[in-house]
Amino acid sequence: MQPVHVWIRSESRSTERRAPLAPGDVPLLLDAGFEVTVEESPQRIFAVEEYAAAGASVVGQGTWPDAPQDAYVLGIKELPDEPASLRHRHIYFAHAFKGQEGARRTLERFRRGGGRLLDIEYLTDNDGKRVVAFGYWAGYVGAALGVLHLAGSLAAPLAPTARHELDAALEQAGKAGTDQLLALVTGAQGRSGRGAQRALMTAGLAITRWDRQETRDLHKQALLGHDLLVNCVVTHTPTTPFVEHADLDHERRLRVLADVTCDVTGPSNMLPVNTEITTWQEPVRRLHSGAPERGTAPLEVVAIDNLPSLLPREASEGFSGDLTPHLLGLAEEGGPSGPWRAAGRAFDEAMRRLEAPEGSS
Ligand SMILES: NC(=O)c1ccc[n+]([C@@H]2O[C@H](COP(=O)([O-])OP(=O)(O)OC[C@H]3O[C@@H](n4cnc5c(N)ncnc54)[C@H](O)[C@@H]3O)[C@@H](O)[C@H]2O)c1
Repeated sequence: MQPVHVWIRSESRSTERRAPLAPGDVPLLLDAGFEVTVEESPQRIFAVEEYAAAGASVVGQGTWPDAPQDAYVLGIKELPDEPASLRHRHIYFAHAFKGQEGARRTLERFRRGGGRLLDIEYLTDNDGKRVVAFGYWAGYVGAALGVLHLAGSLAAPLAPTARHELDAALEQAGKAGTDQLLALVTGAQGRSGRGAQRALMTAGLAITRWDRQETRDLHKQALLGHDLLVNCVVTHTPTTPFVEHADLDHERRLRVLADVTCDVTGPSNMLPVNTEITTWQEPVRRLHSGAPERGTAPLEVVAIDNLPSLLPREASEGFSGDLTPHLLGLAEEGGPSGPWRAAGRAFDEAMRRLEAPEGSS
């Protein structure tokens, strides 16, 4: 059997420093008989020399269109606009299966070239749960930004940093008084909920942890009695939102919403007081000016939708650690393992929808 060939492409988005596979995990693939190729990339958080030292072959930036036909081309974010036809199997987050902007164009490129898209978001286990995600560090950074803003020490524009630097800033914020504040993490048992708690603990805030059970009968007054809400909930069923417009004029301590979920326009937005993301340039937006005479604080939101990119090394290492066992599953006897088959089915369904005549289901 031909060895499985994984080709790590460079990222086309200039601010994207993350990598889907860290150099430390390359030997695991090589030991299993894989071939690993990595493109040069000046922006990647890991130097290409680290991959070479781990045994990967190095090739020029953006050369994946010429990769051998059987290579799996692995990346994180979108492909560049060219070539117009995609003939390889691509593994990345394409955001192309739910009718998003540009989705049709992406899928048509695959149709033209006969390639396949194995979208990482659709790598799922038998229960339909995602097996690889950037959640933990998203929660960590999202909560950290909320704390730093409360401490008055959040500098904009935001820029990628390292964990030890963020930890030092959080400890400093704690010493400056945020350790007296109350934080609530919703979705506390999930990946990002756990990361959020880690950041809050570093700054010394008191943490209330809510997951499904604790929000079944939503205790609004208790929720509004926290200074910071870090929202890490994933839900697809209509649920009572956590903060609605009617809550804004209520007596409340709540001052900052750190919305890790960033489901700002979705039907399950748990924070409908906000309908827009914020950016690295302007990470904080004011939602309500407050009324001190009525004990109502101003309310602000941080809703950055690419949080893990702010901690590229840790996010890449964590992600790579989760992805590598599944990459090994590409070589399973009898064909790729279950999550890859699930991702393949999602692609096939998206292609069928693309080809279906307008108006048919
Ligand atoms: N902002 C970013 O940069 C970024 C990056 C990565 C992920 N995300 C997003 O963060 C979100 C969380 O991802 P995750 O990996 O932590 O998901 P997860 O599935 O690991 O965790 C979600 C948690 O929400 C809980 N939950 C569901 N409904 C609830 C309810 N009504 N009340 C309380 N808890 C409830 C679940 O039980 C689970 O513990 C996702 O929407 C994901 O897309 C954002």
